[in-house]
Parts: sequence; structure tokens; C-alpha cells
Amino acid sequence: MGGAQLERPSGARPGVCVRRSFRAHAGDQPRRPPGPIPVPGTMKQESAASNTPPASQSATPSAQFPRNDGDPQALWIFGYGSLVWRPDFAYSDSRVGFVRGYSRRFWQGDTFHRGSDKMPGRVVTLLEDHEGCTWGVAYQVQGEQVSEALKYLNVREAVLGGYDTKEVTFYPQDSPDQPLKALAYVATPQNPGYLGPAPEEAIATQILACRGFSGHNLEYLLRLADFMQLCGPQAQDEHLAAIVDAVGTMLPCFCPTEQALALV
Ligand SMILES: N[C@@H](CCC(=O)N[C@@H](CS)C(=O)NCC(=O)O)C(=O)O
Repeated sequence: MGGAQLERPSGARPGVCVRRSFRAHAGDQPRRPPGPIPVPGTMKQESAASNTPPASQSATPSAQFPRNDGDPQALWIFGYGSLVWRPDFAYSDSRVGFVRGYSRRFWQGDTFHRGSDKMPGRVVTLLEDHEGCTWGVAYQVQGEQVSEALKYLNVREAVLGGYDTKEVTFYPQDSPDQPLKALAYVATPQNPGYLGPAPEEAIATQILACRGFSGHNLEYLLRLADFMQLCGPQAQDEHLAAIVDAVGTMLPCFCPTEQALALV
């Protein structure tokens, strides 16, 4: 469930980054109703109406919904963080690809999904960067999926995460000459949860120490690193790689000794 499956083309040599076809599978379609993220273990099917945040909380998307040729009702949503592996909304199609002019940074604080008020975690946002390129997944929603996805993401991203919407141009890896307009959720420096730049070692320490209602902050980092690994050598994210390296260096300090585990 969640992110679509990356398929290794038949005949590809294992361990070699090859161009992959990225296909959503009907079985992947999430079943979670749109709306507030239920605390893990308490998920239940609720009517959309009961999930609608109070008017005072709802933050309507600021970007006009980007339209592409073809189905006027269709909308593409670009994910570059947790949306890469856990979109949790129904979609009709998905593509791996990238956006130009932005770099991804772990500069957004999170006190719900991967952190708490006392120990905010760090999640990603997009930074305008003329030479930047950020890889992720674009999901196509059509018909009723559009309002359901936007209602759900408004709560998950805007109300709970401090993100705002922005129109971006998405380049599918399989057809970069046919770019798509897409909606992205971006945490700007003006939002109260924004933490801004920090040394990668400090970010790694924060990630190692934090968890929230959606799980540990380390899971968030490693799932994103997994995705980037699957994208192949053409997809580089030095900021992400530096944080993963820093985590690897620090993990021994966080791991209990054999004596402590009484493994002897
Ligand atoms: N908007 C970015 C980042 C999304 C993101 O990571 N948002 C957090 C909100 S703070 C989230 O949904 N976290 C859910 C989780 O960590 O599983 C994306 O397109 O993926």
C-alpha cells in the first residue's frame, strides 16, 4: 500500500541502477479516508465529513490547481518526502521524476508526524535553488480523487505540517521532454515550524533522537534514502547523503553494548 512499486525491467542485472518503469498497482491504492492522520493503532474508517478540520484550522491551497492538457479534472501532485513512500490517498497514475530550480532540505520542524513539541523532528521542504534538482514521485488524481486527495493533504501537510501549496513543473524520468504541471507542498521560512539550515551532523542527531505519531524520524530519513537509491545514479542528493552518512557514524554511540543487552 502507499507508494507505487518500482519495477526492475526483466533481464536487468541485480544491483545495477537501471531505468525503471514506475507503475501504480490497483492493490497499492490506500484505503485510509482523507482527513486527520489517525494515531497509529486507532485507524478506523470514518466518513469524510467527520475528518474535515474546523474552518478555523483549514488552510486552503494558495496555488491555483495546475492543469495539464487532456483531462481538465486531472491533477498531478508532486511528492518529495513522506509522500514518496506514503501518499495515503487514492491516485490513478504515478511517475518517478524531478523538478528543477529546487533543492530538498531537512529544514522543516515537525512536532506531530516525526517529532513532538518538546523534541521536534526534521522533515523535508523545497528550497528555491536555480541550479537545484529534486527527485520524487508525481501522482495523478482524477475526478473525485482530486477533492479527496486535497482535503486529506490539506490536513496532513498544511494543518499538521505547516506546508503551503506551490505549482511546480515536473519532468517524468521516462519522458523529460513532456513535463507536467504539478502541485507541491512546500514549507516556507515564514511558517512557525520552519527550523532552517543546520550542520548535517546536528540534523542527524535530531533525527536519531525524535519520533512522532507517524513513527521514528530515522524511518523518514531512511525511506527517502531508499527511494533515491532506486532512482539510480542520475539522482543525487548530497544533503540527504551527508545526513545518512552522519547517522551511520553516530549509530554506534546510540547502540547499547552487549553487556547492556545482556547478550553475553
Ligand atoms: N511535502 C513533502 C514533505 C511531506 C512530509 O514529509 N510531510 C510530513 C508532514 S510534517 C508528513 O506527511 N509526514 C508523514 C510521515 O512522516 O509519515 C512531500 O511532498 O513529501
